[in-house]
Amino acid sequence: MNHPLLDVRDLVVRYGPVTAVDEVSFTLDAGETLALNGPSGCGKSSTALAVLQLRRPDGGQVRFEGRELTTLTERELRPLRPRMQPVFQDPYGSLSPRHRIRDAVAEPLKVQGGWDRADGPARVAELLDRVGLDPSYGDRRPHELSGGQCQRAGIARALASGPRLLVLDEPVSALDASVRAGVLNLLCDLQDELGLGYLFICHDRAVVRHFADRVVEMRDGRAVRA
Ligand SMILES: Nc1ncnc2c1ncn2[C@@H]1O[C@H](COP(=O)(O)OP(=O)(O)OP(=O)(O)O)[C@@H](O)[C@H]1O
Repeated sequence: MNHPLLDVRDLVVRYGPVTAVDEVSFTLDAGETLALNGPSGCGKSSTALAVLQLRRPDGGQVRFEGRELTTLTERELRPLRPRMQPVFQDPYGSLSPRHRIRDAVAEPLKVQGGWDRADGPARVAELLDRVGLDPSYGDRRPHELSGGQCQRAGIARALASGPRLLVLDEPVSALDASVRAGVLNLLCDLQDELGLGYLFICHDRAVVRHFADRVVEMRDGRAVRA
């Protein structure tokens, strides 16, 4: 059956009396980048969290690979979670400061039972290489990497799960301008190679114009233009 990778209908997220996301709808195909753009507080991150079911929505539907997620239990969601991975703004915040990069990248493989003592380390090295990090960086801890290198390591960790969808929440906003283009180019290459769908949250219009295939503009929790 032919369905979009992600089909979001009438999504609602409330925090007490605040309606952060107010009946937002959009679709995203495999291999496509859809940007959520808009000013601070318009509901972009709340939309991202609700799509990932990290914050259960208060209304609407989120259909991922044809399956409605909002009615699934945590247990039913567990096998789907590796297929939709977040990459957050703070590259250091998404990796444990105590763990070496190679362990952070290996963890999703181990959790999913895809770890093989013989091949596992080579798979980690391959993932690091794929994101432009020399595999020797696997010995380091996050604080021993630059922001850009750390974001690349976070992307390698996300890829280790075998995702179809990456939810990129301001993935380059915390990075120096000089390293932003490198990380965005990496994301473009990975999308071409793996056919990933990207839900790309970004407040920077210039970046959005360059990177996204389509844009949903948000204001006060609503999609004002799709
Ligand atoms: N955990 C929370 N508790 C209460 N209100 C929240 C919470 N998270 C977000 N909000 C409110 O929901 C609204 C939307 O916030 P959200 O973070 O989704 O917007 P955003 O567009 O991602 O903003 P930013 O670009 O600043 O991250 C805002 O009014 C915000 O204050």
